[in-house]
Amino acid sequence: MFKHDHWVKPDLKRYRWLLFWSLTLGILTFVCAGALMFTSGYLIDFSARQPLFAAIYVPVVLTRAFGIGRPVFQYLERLTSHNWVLRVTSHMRRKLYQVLETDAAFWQEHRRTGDLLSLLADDIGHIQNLYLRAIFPTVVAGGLSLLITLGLGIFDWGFALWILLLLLIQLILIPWWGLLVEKKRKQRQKALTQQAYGDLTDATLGLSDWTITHHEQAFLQQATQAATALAASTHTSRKFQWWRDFCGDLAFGLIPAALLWWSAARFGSGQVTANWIGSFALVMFPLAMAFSSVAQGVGEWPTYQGALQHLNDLTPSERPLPAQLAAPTQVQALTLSDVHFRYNDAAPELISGVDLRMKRGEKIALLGPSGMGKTTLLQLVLGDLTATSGQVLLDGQAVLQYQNVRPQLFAVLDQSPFLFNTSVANNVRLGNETATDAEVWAALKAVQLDQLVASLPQGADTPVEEAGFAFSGGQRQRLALARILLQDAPIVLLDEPTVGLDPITEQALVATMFAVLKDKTVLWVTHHLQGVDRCDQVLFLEDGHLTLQGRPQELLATSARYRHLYALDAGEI
Ligand SMILES: Nc1ncnc2c1ncn2[C@@H]1O[C@H](COP(=O)(O)OP(=O)(O)OP(=O)(O)O)[C@@H](O)[C@H]1O
Repeated sequence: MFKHDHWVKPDLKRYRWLLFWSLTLGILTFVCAGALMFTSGYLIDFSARQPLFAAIYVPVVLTRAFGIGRPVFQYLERLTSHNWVLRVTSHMRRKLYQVLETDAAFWQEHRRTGDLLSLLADDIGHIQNLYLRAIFPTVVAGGLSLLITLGLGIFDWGFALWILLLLLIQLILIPWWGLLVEKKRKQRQKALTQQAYGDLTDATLGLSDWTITHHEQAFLQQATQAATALAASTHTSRKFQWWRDFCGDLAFGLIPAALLWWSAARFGSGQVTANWIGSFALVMFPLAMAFSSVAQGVGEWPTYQGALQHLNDLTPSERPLPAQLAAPTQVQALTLSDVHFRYNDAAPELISGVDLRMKRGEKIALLGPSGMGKTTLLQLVLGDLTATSGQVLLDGQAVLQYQNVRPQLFAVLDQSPFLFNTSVANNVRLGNETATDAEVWAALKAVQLDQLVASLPQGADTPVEEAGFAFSGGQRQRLALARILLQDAPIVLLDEPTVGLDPITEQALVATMFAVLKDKTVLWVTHHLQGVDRCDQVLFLEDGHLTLQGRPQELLATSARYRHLYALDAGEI
């Protein structure tokens, strides 16, 4: 399980001293609990003989000392172990976010959203339990078994080994039996949980489509199928666990009974030594908890194993990136040089030798039939995808060398910008977290949202969702545009930002976009010819090639095809 692991082992090593102290304190807690019962048992028996006060002074002090020691050690143990576990899991979560964030495009393509959600929400939680519920109790119970055997060995080695045998039943046999019975079921539960995450996320993302097509029942059925099977399987597991724990407790009950029998036989004959009988009979009771939690923790092993496997399967894309450069202060030209691209070896070539040079501040509209690869071309420009051959260059340097500083070079506005459930100002400030209020308002004014935002109940501090204030499609795009203004990247990629807007809103948004982005280099993927006359160049991407390329006015004058498409788009024919 841990052979190829690169998630748990490094953290075990990194925080080994915290782990050592939490285990030591855990053992000390139970030692104090056992010793408290031992001295109490002795004290009760001893006091029954009405000894002199001075004689009972030592056991009284010891009882007090162990009575105080137990909660103190327990408190320190909780503090240390939780500190340790929270450090480990927070480090893991950070690592997971970094793995996902650095190659977001790769993960979006290769994993279902629900699958990633289950990693974030579930698997790291399981690893946390692997530490707290399996490793921790097993080591503590193992340490206690050793101490109990050594302690009893002082009196009688033969009997100590018998007790060790009974302890091993609780420590090894019962958990192993539980694991044997539960292994397949737990693996199925893990798979079902993952499936439930995936199904529910898929179903929820397509919720409006289910509703529009009146398939609510099918939605419920698809979304709850895995969850129902999971609930049934969990119920069966619970029943089994009850029986397993019952058998474990019965086996453990044999230990105090054996101790009572043994101490009575050994010490019962003398008036003085009889005091030890109560001590040995009571000592095991508080230790029962340390042993019973082992079976529960180990029983979840297949779940932990699944979670660890799931995390370890998460290897970043094998896409080799060249050495990374710092962002240039200015970008004079974006160049595509004989760019070819296919998604995989079996897929046909989608882009077949595209050459393009965009000068600083130039505006280019990219058009073409659906599915011809316009969005793909934008991803190649961004460096999300690597050209099969040819190069995308920023002032002669490959764009792949700027992946670490991408937000300083590129801003993207697509069809559906996301508004987070926070204030309007915070949503805009995503473009630049250090922007002042004045800069946020200036950006809102530039995109003509200032009056609308000022009229909201709390102005720019109004929560986007909670105030029940829903932005229209055009307003969402304007908010995202304000973000881009704060981001202040030299190159802006627009991927059909006006899709779904009515013609008047569309024209108004296009006018605002070109007004506020006048100093930027803009590559605009659009499905409309309306508004492209604001651009310096219009390109048509068809069958992997740029089939039309030129200034809009020139094309209107020289290309019959362009005139035909223009008339079609304007609804004139
Ligand atoms: N990750 C992928 N793996 C394989 N094929 C893909 C992938 N992404 C897109 N494609 C395919 O590549 C082709 C081009 O897709 P792309 O989205 O770039 O086209 P587009 O011109 O932007 O289309 P539209 O105008 O409809 O948005 C499509 O046939 C699409 O199915």
